[in-house]
Amino acid sequence: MTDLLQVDNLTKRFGGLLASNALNLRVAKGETHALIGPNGAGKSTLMNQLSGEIAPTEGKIRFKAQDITGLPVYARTALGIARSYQMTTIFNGFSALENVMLAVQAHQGHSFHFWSNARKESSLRSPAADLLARVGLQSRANVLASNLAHGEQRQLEIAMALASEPELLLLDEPLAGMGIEDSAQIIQLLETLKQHHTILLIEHDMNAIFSLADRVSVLVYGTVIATGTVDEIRANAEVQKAYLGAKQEEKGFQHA
Ligand SMILES: Nc1ncnc2c1ncn2[C@@H]1O[C@H](COP(=O)(O)OP(=O)(O)OP(=O)(O)O)[C@@H](O)[C@H]1O
Repeated sequence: MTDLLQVDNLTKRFGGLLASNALNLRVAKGETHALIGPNGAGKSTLMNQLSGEIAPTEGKIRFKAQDITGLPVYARTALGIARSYQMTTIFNGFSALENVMLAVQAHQGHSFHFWSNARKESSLRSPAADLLARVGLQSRANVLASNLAHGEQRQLEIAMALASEPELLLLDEPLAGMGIEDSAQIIQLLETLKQHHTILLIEHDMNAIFSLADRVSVLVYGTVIATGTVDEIRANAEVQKAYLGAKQEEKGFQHA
């Protein structure tokens, strides 16, 4: 399988702290790759460097064999990388459809003006409606974003990330703060998305990882200590020692 994303020797220092420490990672085209690791292991810092929000201290990031280490966020988006955030990025005072229309507009290369003429609006409405349908929110198009349920807001964020037609989706804890029902709905959505996108996913919910991930990388102290299938990771003694350890039962690693 071809590697879509190659990360070599990635190092990020925050003062004396090495949040990424000579980190190596490969994400193959078409796979869903989960990143797990204890709190503070450096998962979000890695995502921030992949999306271009923060610059590494050292190392190289390549996407489709192109060195993107020095590129800003918008240039990476144009190449096919999109991120859905752990923190909400939606406009609460706009409807679900209008939020996605803004995302489509941003992708179409217009600056972030709010629309002013009807013709342009109709050219945004139809792709935005399609994107809402792709995440299962078609019946909620005209609901104000602030009135959407928590799970629906995450669906909306994913629709907005899809507006740039990404090849690689970076998802930072898409199930954070969700109840069982909402989680199940998002897992189902991700099952569909993984058929068309390569996904790099930070997630603490092990059940989601079991059902979604083709491969898992374990991050500890800013370094990937193991990469493999779910079964390989479960059987890895170093992973058990460094991360899973006493939490195994609780996290469901033995029963899945
Ligand atoms: N902007 C920053 N300035 C200084 N230190 C930072 C900054 N961002 C992150 N860190 C530190 O870097 C380390 C890695 O943090 P990061 O948020 O990447 O971990 P994480 O694996 O995503 O954790 P969690 O699972 O809790 O979200 C932590 O010790 C954190 O305090």
